Amino acid sequence: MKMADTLSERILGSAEGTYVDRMVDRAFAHDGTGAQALVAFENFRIQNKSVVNPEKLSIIYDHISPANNSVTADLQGDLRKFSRQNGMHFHEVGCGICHQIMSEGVCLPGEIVVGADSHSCTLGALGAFSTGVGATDMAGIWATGGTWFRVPESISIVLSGKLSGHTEPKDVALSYVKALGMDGGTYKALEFIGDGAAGMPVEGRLTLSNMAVETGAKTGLFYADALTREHLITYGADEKTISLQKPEDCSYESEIYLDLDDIEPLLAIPHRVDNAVPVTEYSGTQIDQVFMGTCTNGRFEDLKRFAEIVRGKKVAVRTIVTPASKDAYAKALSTGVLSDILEAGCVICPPGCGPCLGAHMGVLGGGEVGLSTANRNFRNRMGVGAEYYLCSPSTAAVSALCGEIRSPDEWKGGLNR
Ligand SMILES: CC(C)[C@H](C(=O)O)[C@@H](O)C(=O)O
Ligand code: SF4
Repeated sequence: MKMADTLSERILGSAEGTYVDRMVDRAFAHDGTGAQALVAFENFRIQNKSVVNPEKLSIIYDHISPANNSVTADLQGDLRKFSRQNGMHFHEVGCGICHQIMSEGVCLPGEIVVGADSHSCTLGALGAFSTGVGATDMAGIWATGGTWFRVPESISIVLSGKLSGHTEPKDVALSYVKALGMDGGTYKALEFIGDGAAGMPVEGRLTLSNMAVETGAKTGLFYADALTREHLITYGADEKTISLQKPEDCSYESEIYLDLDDIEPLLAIPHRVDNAVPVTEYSGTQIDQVFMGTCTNGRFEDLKRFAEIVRGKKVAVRTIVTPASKDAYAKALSTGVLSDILEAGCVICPPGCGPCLGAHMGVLGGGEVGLSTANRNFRNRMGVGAEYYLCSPSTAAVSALCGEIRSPDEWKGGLNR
């Protein structure tokens, strides 16, 4: 019996392994790659090409936002002018991280989405085929409205069971990255299926899809369902435009099975994302800084979980908290989550990438040790000579209070120290 097509095959409309040219439904770039794409686009301008379908294009200022020096400010000024002159959607400094903005009612199930950033796989959580390209390819999309794809083979990540205790979607993400390894998904699509995937809230799905690229994968897809619809409608998406995908049995190149009940809080130790170990193995490791935020874990629900742990207490180490978007910031403000975080002694930064890329606002010094809710702990990324451990918001919160790495499983409103 012929198995059903994978989600990637259905959305791209061709069999795995084939090459296709497709117009894109959405494309976005940020202040970093957008500025580079603008340089590349000059070549198309010389050929008298103008921007095609600007209503499908977005420029989002998140990476070095607000600008840190006059070189950055000049580059951002040029791109700001270009995007406005050409009628693209422009998201100013303070709006938040591109992937989060696109997940807030913009990107829809079944769409072909391309971002000039490797974590564009995040939008797979909404049932879109969403992947990252380089700046030159983005310039090509501006000039033609489309691009080429090789339809990827798919690996299924079959999730069963339910998250309990202090285990969070981030711990599941670190588990599957460990299982696949940092190149185990190269040029594949991941499909998250099974009861555990269907039962996972959209915020958690976004965390899982976000880390697909850490295995080398092109995207990480969930089937859109009633939860997806609810999420999109909350953000004001037009109900009529939301198409839901029906789950079917597909034939996958390989399968990974994870029981959510068996996963415990994890830590990716320096300097690889697939170096995941139980947090308890590193309990007591001294840290100099905690960073809570990013496109992996800077959403309102993440901030809320963090705040629930630090509320009424004081952090023992400098702690930088950066909401992923203006919407997440506003919700955290109106619900008291931000004041709990502020009163606990944390620094709250404007929505955006913050120190994730090591560009500004929280870069570590040589020999310093950081704990972060981000998706990458590559050597020198967040500070030359620094070490970074990756974890969930709850692990970050408990560790911030202790000034050392501690598992939330050791936390019962206080730690036996
Ligand atoms: C700066 C940008 C090109 C980069 C990416 O594509 O991922 C960044 O967002 C990152 O997380 O390393
Ligand atoms: S938050 Fe970090 S990982 Fe996400 S897009 Fe920004 S720099 Fe990249």
